[in-house]
Amino acid sequence: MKIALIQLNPVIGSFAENCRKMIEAAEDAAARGCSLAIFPELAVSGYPPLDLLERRSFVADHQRAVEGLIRGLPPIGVLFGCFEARPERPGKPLYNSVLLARDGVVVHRTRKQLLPTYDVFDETRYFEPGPPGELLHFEGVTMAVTVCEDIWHSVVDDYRVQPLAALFDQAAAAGRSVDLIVNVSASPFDRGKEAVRQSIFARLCAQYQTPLLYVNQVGGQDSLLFDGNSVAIRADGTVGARARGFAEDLIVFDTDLGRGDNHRPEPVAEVAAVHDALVMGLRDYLHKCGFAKAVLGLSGGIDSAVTAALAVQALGADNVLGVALPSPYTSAESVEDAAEVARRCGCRFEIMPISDLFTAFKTALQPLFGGLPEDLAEQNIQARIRGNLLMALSNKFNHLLLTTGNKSEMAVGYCTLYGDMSGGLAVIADVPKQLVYELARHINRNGEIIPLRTITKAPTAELKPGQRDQDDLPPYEILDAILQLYLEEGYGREEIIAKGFAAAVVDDIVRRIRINEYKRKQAPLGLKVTSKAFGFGRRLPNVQNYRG
Ligand SMILES: Nc1ncnc2c1ncn2[C@@H]1O[C@H](COP(=O)(O)OP(=O)(O)OC[C@H]2O[C@@H]([n+]3cccc(C(=O)O)c3)[C@H](O)[C@@H]2O)[C@@H](O)[C@H]1O
Ligand SMILES: Nc1ncnc2c1ncn2[C@@H]1O[C@H](COP(=O)(O)OP(=O)(O)OP(=O)(O)O)[C@@H](O)[C@H]1O
Ligand SMILES: NC(=O)CC[C@H](N)C(=O)O
Repeated sequence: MKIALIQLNPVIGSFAENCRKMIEAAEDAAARGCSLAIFPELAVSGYPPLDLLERRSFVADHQRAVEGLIRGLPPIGVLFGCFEARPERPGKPLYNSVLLARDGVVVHRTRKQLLPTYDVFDETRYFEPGPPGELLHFEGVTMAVTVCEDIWHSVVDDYRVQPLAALFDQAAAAGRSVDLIVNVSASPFDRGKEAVRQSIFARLCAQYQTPLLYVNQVGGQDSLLFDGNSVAIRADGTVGARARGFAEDLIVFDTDLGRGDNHRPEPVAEVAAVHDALVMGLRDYLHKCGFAKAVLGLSGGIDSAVTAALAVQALGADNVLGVALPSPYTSAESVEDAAEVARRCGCRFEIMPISDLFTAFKTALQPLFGGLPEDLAEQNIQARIRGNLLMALSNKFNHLLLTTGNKSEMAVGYCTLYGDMSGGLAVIADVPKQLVYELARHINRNGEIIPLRTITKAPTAELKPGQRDQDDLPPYEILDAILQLYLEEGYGREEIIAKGFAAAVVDDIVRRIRINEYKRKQAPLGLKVTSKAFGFGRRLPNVQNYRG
């Protein structure tokens, strides 16, 4: 049997458009001789709809869309994710389901049993866990259908519910075998995710000696970046067909031949995947919000240069405006470097000096500041003047302001509220500084887009004479290593010190992370590319005094 694995990029709540694309893709699949087309989890609404699921009108409109979709599909089997009302009480009012539609009728349903409620996932807020599933028999093929998280724990022996194992037990009890494992997913990217998925697929195939079809959503949904990368794995664990990453795609897998389309034959390096994820996330965020153009401050430094290059990739060079805003402390080299970044990226470029405004601010404040020495207050005024001017450009020309802070700075609060934190989307807010450099080298792989001087010079905020990041922060290799252990891997102060880091440095970083929670709560949304990002997958009190 030929089966189409179809990864689409839905807009959450655009039921009509999402269904139109599903019908067109299913027609393509039928034209290519497929008997079955499979779409991702919650394909009709897009994933994750979050509290829209609590709106009665959203649920009713979605139900009408599902009914229209089923009527409009071509005469092949179509397996797709959608939610379903659950009238029984007590319990949550919805199931996260997968339906098989055929000739205008739903002939099978599977409900998600394991509802992820950790990190960025919050499914038990809306959904009731489904009852044990039934095997799906379709045109002589027996399938064990699961929904995303349902297979993530089936390799852990002591997990209380094992949806896949239960389906295999059911098959054994009926004296038949399972021909295919199907997993319908909306699984967001992070830089380690593909390896985790591969190990799950490998163990499942080894355990059950059964091929596995994995169909994943693609596209940016706020901070979550769904990579697609849908795949058909043979029983021996080798790849039979593979879709592209970070783009809509349709691949056909022939279960009899054990092979199909391979749209991504080469492995993709981690930095390339992060790059593609950010480009997709930036593009989708702006376009889905109705913006075509972006503006950003170009300092001549690495963060704004990488952000500009990503924006040009995502939106096209004509749709990106870089602005240099030199203050009295900005070196001539910085302005040259900013101009060079714009020239090499091909984006529009303007220079707006801020020295007069800076003087005007200081003059206005002079009666209150009196003879107090210049300090952080004056430094931050420069960042805020820039933020203000950039927001004025954003308002006047309908450009979204891109915020350029990286994860290392966001972690320790090395950024100014209402200053360089201004903006609508923080493109590299989840990219540690070391990875920003790797991205710059990746962007330059076929030629110098980011000027070499921007990559090699010491990072500086240039808010006071001679300022360098390294005077205020530990070296980025050390900062990033500690942040990785503390934020992503969950190690505490003692454990990090035991790994050989100086206690004073660890304490300082842990303290800075703690006292800057308030700042991150006010930061623009960032694109998630690591296993633990700031934002709604990491919820900490602003006021807390735990020092471990
Ligand atoms: N817990 C809390 N809850 C709510 N608000 C809190 C707070 N603690 C302080 N605040 C308030 O927050 C404000 C202090 O924050 P803020 O005004 O941002 O200023 P602050 O964090 O004190 O200073 C900004 C830092 O970022 C550095 N910087 C700035 C710009 C660019 C770069 C770069 O290289 O990219 C680095 C700069 O050198 C300096 O070290 C004050 O108004 C304070 O009262
Ligand atoms: N002279 C400037 N002209 C335009 N924008 C600036 C200027 N200085 C700072 N910015 C903006 O503020 C952000 C904060 O940059 P800053 O130079 O303070 O440190 P940074 O975090 O090392 O960033 P970068 O590597 O881009 O310089 C910059 O990325 C840029 O968007
Ligand atoms: N939609 C889901 O169930 C996602 C959870 C899953 N563990 C993932 O990230 O892939």
